[in-house]
Amino acid sequence: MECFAEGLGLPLDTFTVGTVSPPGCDDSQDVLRLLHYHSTVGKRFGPNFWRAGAHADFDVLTMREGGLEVCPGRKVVGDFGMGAEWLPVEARADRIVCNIGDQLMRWSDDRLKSTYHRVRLTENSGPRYSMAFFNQARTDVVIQGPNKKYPPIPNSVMPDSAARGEHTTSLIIANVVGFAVGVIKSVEKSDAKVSVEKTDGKGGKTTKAAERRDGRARVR
Ligand SMILES: O=C(O)CCC(=O)C(=O)O
Ligand SMILES: [Fe+2]
Repeated sequence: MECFAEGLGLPLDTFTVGTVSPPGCDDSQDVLRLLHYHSTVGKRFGPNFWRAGAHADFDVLTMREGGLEVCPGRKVVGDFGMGAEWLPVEARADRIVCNIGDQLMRWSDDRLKSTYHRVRLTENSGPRYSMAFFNQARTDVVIQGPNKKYPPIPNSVMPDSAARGEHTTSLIIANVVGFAVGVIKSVEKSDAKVSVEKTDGKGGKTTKAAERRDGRARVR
């Protein structure tokens, strides 16, 4: 956390003081989540089922052991990573994967981008176990970047502040509405391709198969 602060030109303890409660102080919002995804053996799913759909975490930094896919460098609001390049991050016992969350993105005036990630649903695979530690801002910490790009977000100090509402709304848009728009766009794109029909040169339609963007042929 100190490296992030140093890189941003902030006091070194900005994120450590901002996220780690001192002894005896009960204002931590950190979460350790133990996840169990059920086995998919013998079950059938459609193409758009995910163990965890594309999203960015709400926190400052998430640490987990891998086994997911990341889409680095995307902005939170936008095309929502649909059709973008996803990179697998393998689970390895000797590595911890750190994902930047939306709070750190805001705290850095958007210089550090929160990481889109998702977990594939692989058919006929056993259960998946994952352990993620979500490092979050303490309840009374004010989140504002060094260049004051956005108004400060107080946590419990002013829970109804407009900035907090605006930030939450933008996250909901990015994670829910943005996702829905992304799905619609992707369906539109694939439908546009699929509806291309070849003719036999005599006015008749012969082929109703079209190449989809993912390379698989679909025949109607
Ligand atoms: O299962 C995982 O490792 C990812 C879960 C996740 O992204 C989340 O809980 O925010
Ligand atoms: Fe996540």
